[in-house]
Order: sequence, then structure tokens, then C-alpha cells
Amino acid sequence: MAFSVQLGEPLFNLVFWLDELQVAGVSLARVVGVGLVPPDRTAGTAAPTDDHVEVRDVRYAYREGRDVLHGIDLDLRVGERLAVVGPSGAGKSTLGRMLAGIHPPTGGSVTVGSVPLVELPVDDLRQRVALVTQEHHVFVGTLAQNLRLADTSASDERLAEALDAVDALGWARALPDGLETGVGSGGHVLTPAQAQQVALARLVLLDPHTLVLDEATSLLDPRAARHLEGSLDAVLTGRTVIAIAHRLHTAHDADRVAVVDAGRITEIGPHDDLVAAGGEYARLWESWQQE
Ligand SMILES: Nc1ncnc2c1ncn2[C@@H]1O[C@H](COP(=O)(O)OP(=O)(O)OP(=O)(O)O)[C@@H](O)[C@H]1O
Repeated sequence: MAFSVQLGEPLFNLVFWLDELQVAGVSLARVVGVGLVPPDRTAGTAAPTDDHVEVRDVRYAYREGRDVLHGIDLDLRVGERLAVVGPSGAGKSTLGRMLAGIHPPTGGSVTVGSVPLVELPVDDLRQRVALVTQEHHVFVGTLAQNLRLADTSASDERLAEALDAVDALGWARALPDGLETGVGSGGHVLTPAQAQQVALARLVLLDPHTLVLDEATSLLDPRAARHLEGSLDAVLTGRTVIAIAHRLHTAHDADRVAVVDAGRITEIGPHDDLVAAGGEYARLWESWQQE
């Protein structure tokens, strides 16, 4: 979710990206990103020709002079699934947030349909590229209100379709007041898997062209994660997907795998090719199989 603040006629608008934070059981909005973007980005003039994502010589530094991404180049075909793997702290999440337009690159460019992400109007950006993280996204309100965060005008029927697409309609209808049941702090407690399904149903409503999944199922126990991955498949079909993967079987299913190490893509290609090449990915794959 994003909103922008414009004061007078500024050179830049202040944009906040919001996420949810649970404090002592209370659900609060948390600012996960703040950016200064040119007014065009919220006024809306850029029009990407397609959803081809191109990353060119991208660098990113949280603190000046301390790059955590160094010269990343990446081309994503429309409808491709790319798994991103690598050691902790390598820069995978930073890359994911950059691909979702939350972190503007410190150097280089990320474009969709030849338009730099930083020039896209925020609403257009959110509809083109959505980020799903491992945190729960349930706000205080009814289940229906939680879903309509993605599409304020969605009919009850559309909400039911979205829940059905992620295999959540059964439990949602069984709630005390169905979709009008209060959830979030003080309301009906959803399991972590149900909370993730709500987030996925919101994605179905948002209908983004490209999805960045940052370890979207990693907080769940393996059985719930496997179940959710079935729901996820319905959401992923037909979209470009960048999956930041902990579990390598997700990587195995992808069209290509990118290994990120110390802020660089050190290997990229189909799973079988990387295994045959005998490099870092082959070692990761072998050790994962022995776990
Ligand atoms: N908000 C932040 N402020 C400053 N440094 C950060 C911030 N987020 C990440 N970093 C640093 O950037 C580097 C890359 O972190 P990132 O979270 O992108 O790695 P990762 O590969 O996703 O790691 P993990 O698998 O542990 O989640 C790390 O050195 C990390 O400490």
C-alpha cells in the first residue's frame, strides 16, 4: 500500500509504502519505505509498452558509499519464473524490494516495458509489480475490508472468487460472520497459513503482472507451506515471478535460477544447467538434498 504527500508545488513528492506491524497483539501500519519521487510518479504519465523487466548495472547502498548490490544485470521475460537463491545477507531481499520499486537504485536502472520504475505512477507501479513478504498482512477490520485494500470496488462475489482461487473460501465462509467477520487484533484469530492466504487473495484482486515473492511461505510449517504452495500456483500462473527462495525445491521448479552472493549475481541459468556446471548452486543443491 502506498500514499503520497504533496506540499505546494514540490520538485518531489514524499511517498510512504506501508506494511503491517503487530505490537502487543495490536495491528498497526508500519512505514516500510519512504521515497522522494518526481511528481510524475504520482500524477501518472509514463506508459510501459509491455511487462519486460530489465535491470541494468544496478547498485544499491543503504548508507552512502556502502553498496550492498554491485552492478546487477537481469532480463526477465514476460511470464518467466526466476528463483533467487544465495547465502544470508547476500542482497536477495534488497534486490526483491528494488524490483518492486520500493528501493530506487543508487545507480543503474530498473525498467518495465522500457519505463524506469521510478517514473511510474505509484498506482500503476503497484499493479504492475507486487511484493509479497513473509510477514502477515491482516489489519483490524472485517475479512472483506482486508481484501478490499487491494480493490476498493470489488463486489462480494469477486471477493469470494479471490478466496476460492487461493483455496480459502471454505474456511472463510465457515467464520462466525463469513466475510464480515472481524479479524486482526481483537477479532477472530487467523492461523499464519490463513493470513498468508488473505495476502494471496488480495494479490488475485490486485492482479499484478509481475510478482516478487520474498520467502512467502517460510514462516509456515512444512505441511502448511506445501498446502499454500498449491494456492500460490493459482496466483502465479501467467505472471512473471521472482521468487526469493529458501527451500531449493522452489528453485528447481523455476525457469531459471539466479545465485546472489555478496551483492552480485554469480550464476544464472536453468536448474539443470547450473547443477551440471558444478558451481555454487550445484553445491547448494547437493547439500539441500542431503538435509
Ligand atoms: N534496512 C537496512 N538498512 C541497512 N542495511 C540493510 C538493511 N536491510 C538489509 N541491509 C544489509 O544489506 C545486506 C543485504 O541484506 P538482504 O536482507 O538484502 O540480504 P538477503 O540475501 O535477503 O539475506 P537473508 O537471506 O538473511 O534475508 C546485508 O548486509 C544487510 O545487513
